[in-house]
Amino acid sequence: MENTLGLEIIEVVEQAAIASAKWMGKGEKNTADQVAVEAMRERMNKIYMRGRIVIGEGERDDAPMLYIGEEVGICANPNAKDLCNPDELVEIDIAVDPCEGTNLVAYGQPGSMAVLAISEKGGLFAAPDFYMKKLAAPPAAKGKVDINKSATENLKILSECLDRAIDELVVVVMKRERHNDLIKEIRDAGARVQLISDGDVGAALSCGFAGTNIHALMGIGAAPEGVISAAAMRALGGHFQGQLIYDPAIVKTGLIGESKEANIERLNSMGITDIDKVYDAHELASGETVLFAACGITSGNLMQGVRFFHGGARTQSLVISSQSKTARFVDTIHMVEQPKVVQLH
Ligand SMILES: O=C(COP(=O)(O)O)[C@@H](O)[C@H](O)[C@H](O)[C@H](O)COP(=O)(O)O
Ligand SMILES: [Mn+2]
Ligand SMILES: [Mn+2]
Repeated sequence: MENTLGLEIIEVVEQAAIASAKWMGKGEKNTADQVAVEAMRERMNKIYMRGRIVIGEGERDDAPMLYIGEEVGICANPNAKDLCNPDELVEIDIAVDPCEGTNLVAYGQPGSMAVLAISEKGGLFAAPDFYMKKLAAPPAAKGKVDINKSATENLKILSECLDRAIDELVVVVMKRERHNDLIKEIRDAGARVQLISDGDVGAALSCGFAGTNIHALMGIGAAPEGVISAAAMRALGGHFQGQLIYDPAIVKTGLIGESKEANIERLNSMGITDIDKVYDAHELASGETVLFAACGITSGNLMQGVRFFHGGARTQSLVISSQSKTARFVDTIHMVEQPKVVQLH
């Protein structure tokens, strides 16, 4: 699956990031999101593949593009047999977040990125538009930390696995009211907390690489982003666990339906009966081959954001493959018009 697809998907996330970055700092999150969706879809539809979106835009709001179930790629066309070779006709599943951190883009804050994950058909958990409790940690702590344990216990385990004192650990937590107790517990245990307003995919990803000074992600974010994070950590060998959250009283936002009972019914109707199951990265991204790609929109821990110059732009992307066991950082200069100069820095 990987061969040329690995290269093509770099351009998919690059195009989404460039489109969105044009709206950086303009205070218009919906536009920053919409242009990323359009650019991602347009580039995706030029690839010789037969893709199906399993995680996409707005499960509930009838999104017109990159909606769940949409077929993408040249080989999804009815006459695909005349256009594509047998390899390209194999169905693949795709999870996308063309603009992860729309607020971050709109307000010119760090850490936004265009992201996607790809696997064989059935290889990515089709997470409902619910919340997810998440625990991400570096490869050295894989299978040792546990979302069922308290933050205090996990920090002790992390400290042993990473050979660091607890006060040398940094945990990323989303700044939300629901996390007040968690934040207090982490601080009381002696670790330091990095609060983020948005963008927990980037935070999970940062745990996978030593040198980012991020050692764990704890707390509750969105479930679709959880699957994308799991795909990255699966391909990278880091730790990721997720548990669906269906009780509105826990998240305190009311974004997941009126009542716990109605949410349970909705989960059951989607075939999810073990509603409290803890999923690990291999269950959320279970395919034999998992590919993850991201391109910075605004600069973050791992990638610089899009930098425009007259006639072009420069991007930094990351592609992680479970097949070739590579995490490839790609630095690209895009010559959109005939630039007067090809800007290096
Ligand atoms: O920050 C996020 C927003 O994603 P997007 O809408 O694509 O810009 C995600 O990283 C979070 O995982 C998640 O969507 C968020 O925690 C759920 O929203 P909230 O109710 O504000 O916590
Ligand atoms: Mn997102
Ligand atoms: Mn998004």
